[in-house]
Amino acid sequence: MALSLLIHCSPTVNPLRRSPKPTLRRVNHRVCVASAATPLLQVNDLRAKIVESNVDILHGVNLTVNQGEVHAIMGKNGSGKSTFAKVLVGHPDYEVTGGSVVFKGENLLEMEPEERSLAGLFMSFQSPVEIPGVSNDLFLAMAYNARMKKLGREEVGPIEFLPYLMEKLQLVNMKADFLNRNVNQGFSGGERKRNEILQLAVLGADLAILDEIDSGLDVDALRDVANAVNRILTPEKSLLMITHYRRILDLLNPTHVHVMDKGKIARSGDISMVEAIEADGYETVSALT
Ligand SMILES: Nc1ncnc2c1ncn2[C@@H]1O[C@H](COP(=O)(O)OP(=O)(O)OP(=O)(O)O)[C@@H](O)[C@H]1O
Repeated sequence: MALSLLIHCSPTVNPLRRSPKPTLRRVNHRVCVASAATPLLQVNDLRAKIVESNVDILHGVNLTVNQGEVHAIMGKNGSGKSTFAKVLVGHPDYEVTGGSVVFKGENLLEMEPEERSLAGLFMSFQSPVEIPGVSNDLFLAMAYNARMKKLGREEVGPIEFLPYLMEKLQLVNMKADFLNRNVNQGFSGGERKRNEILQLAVLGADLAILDEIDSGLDVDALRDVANAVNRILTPEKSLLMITHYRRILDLLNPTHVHVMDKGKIARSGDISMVEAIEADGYETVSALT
């Protein structure tokens, strides 16, 4: 994975934008600071194709995510969920052919992947890649310091970084041995997923996109990962997760659930929609649209 996709820094400040007065609201036991005026992410009629084959995959996705909300996207295999997530972070395999995406008031589609990350987007991929020859701790330190540099702050040395890193390691319930190993090399599927959450904990994000973070996790690992995500989430942070399973939804309490079908969000609702999906499958839910 390109380092640039992982580097993230705090929100860039647009002096031309007046910040709306925040209001407090409660979402699934979490008190959220909500901006009534500006959604965190506003996706309108987003269309995209695969660059190599020219095949259209996204056929007009609409989605609004506000600060502090937890959104889950479900849907049949091949319905376009991962493509949507990858288009949001600027994956080079896809070309946007229509629509708009506004993130924190800025045109996300005009930003390079690194800028999206710096603007506060983080994505954990369905299949996190290995980075041979780069140890996990070095990688995290480099990514963290790149963020500091972009923020105009002083970079931190190993003595300062290590306690910060150990605290995050504890949050994810990972053993310190993983820090000396090359990024994801030889990691089991579950260890890779945990490592993604460690990266999120170290780098932070205003909107974290987790693509099937629950796949391949045993019950204990799933609980650890969900607990870590819950601790990372603050009232200002938002989460967009892609999943096929209810277990993680019960742990992360989504405020919104969406079903994607044929490259569009076909239906949106709350957690109760998951019961209908589990009982009757996606056909029934799609038929309601
Ligand atoms: N880079 C690519 N090259 C070729 N086909 C692709 C590429 N990316 C996506 N596709 C195709 O686009 C469709 C949507 O894929 P996507 O991975 O977005 O689905 P998904 O909803 O995430 O599926 P799943 O639930 O199985 O993970 C699939 O038919 C897939 O084969």
